Amino acid sequence: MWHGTLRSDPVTSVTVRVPAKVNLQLSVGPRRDDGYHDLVNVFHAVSLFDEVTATDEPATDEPAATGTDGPAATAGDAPAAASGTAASGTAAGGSAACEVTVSVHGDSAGLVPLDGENLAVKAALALAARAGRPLRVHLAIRKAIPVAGGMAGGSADAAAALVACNELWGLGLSREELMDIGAGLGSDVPFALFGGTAVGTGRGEKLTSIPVGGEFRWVFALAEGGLSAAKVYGECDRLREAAGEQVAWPRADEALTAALAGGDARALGAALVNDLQPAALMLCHPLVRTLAAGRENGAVGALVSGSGPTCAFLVDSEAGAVNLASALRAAGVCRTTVTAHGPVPGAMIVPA
Ligand SMILES: C[C@](O)(CO)[C@H](O)COP(=O)(O)OP(=O)(O)OC[C@H]1O[C@@H](n2ccc(N)nc2=O)[C@H](O)[C@@H]1O
Ligand SMILES: Nc1ncnc2c1ncn2[C@@H]1O[C@H](COP(=O)(O)OP(=O)(O)OP(=O)(O)O)[C@@H](O)[C@H]1O
Repeated sequence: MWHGTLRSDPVTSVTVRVPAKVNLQLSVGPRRDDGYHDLVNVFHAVSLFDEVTATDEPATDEPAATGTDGPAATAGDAPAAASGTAASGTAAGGSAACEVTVSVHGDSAGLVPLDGENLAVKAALALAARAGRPLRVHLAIRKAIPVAGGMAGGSADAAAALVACNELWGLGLSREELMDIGAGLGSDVPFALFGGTAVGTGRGEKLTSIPVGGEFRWVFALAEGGLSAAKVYGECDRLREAAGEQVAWPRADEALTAALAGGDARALGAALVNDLQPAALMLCHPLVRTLAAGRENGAVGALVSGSGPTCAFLVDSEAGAVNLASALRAAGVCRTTVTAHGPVPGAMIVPA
């Protein structure tokens, strides 16, 4: 149901900052009839951000100018670079058409689709369909979250686009309503709106907040290429089948919940678990060395982030983060490193 809002000064541009995620526990149950897997998925939002700016401007037929913008706001140390172009996606939303254009900026902009396959474009179109009236928007995405890195970058952009367009178009939908729309776009989208630390059940879209008694510091080792979540889940099924494994129903890990509540990095490091990790390592062997280098250089916890190939290392001090990041780069086991902390809130409007 659309709830309209009255406004005297029309908004012409809204910027939303949205975090990446790491999965602290990713327990994967049996494959369901719809192809998805039931999960116990403990999401943790970290301070590595994309930004999406939604602007009420006419779509042009010409590609947008290639930009020289700096990187999106990030706590990380990835080098800056930029590129961008635009394409339009148009879809019928009920009886009303919506026009969406998109440009992407950042050092991995070239890896992001610029058509109706872009998850932020899909999100804007889904929201316009809900509003049921003709709407238009240009989405400018500043990417810092690695593409196809297992940190839910596309989902983050979809969540940011939902929040930004909801505000730009004055739709007045609640966060819960946006999360419902987001769940139709991808399993990770609702969490990018929810933020903090939360357990996701079902395919990861049913969220419950988890209390956290402190801040955790992370070093992420970004890889050269990407991995497809669908392929990694498929490989996980294949490995389990080959091993004749009886797949158990996933359960919440009490040691992990206690470590989070106590803000205890060492206990959390010992409890980190990712059932997709063997599959990600099978599809991307060099990650074995990356994880080993992290463990040898002071990480109190190490795992593949979600479907990978980003590796996540938990550290217990700021100095530990700096040392580990430089050791990983010196060892040549990653493309670059990013340091971040968590938990942080989900997609938020940046005040004008
Ligand atoms: C690996 C994670 O990132 C962990 O948070 C997510 O489970 C993946 O979330 P996502 O990329 O948003 O995934 P979706 O776009 O919903 O689904 C992509 C594909 O991943 C697989 N998939 C995803 C979620 C899930 N619970 N079971 C699955 O098997 C399915 O093959 C699906 O076709
Ligand atoms: N806005 C977007 N940003 C990045 N990738 C996008 C976007 N929209 C669509 N994609 C496509 O989605 C694919 C997966 O990208 P994404 O960065 O979301 O992966 P991921 O972080 O591994 O996802 P997850 O952790 O949710 O499984 C990319 O290869 C790209 O083709």
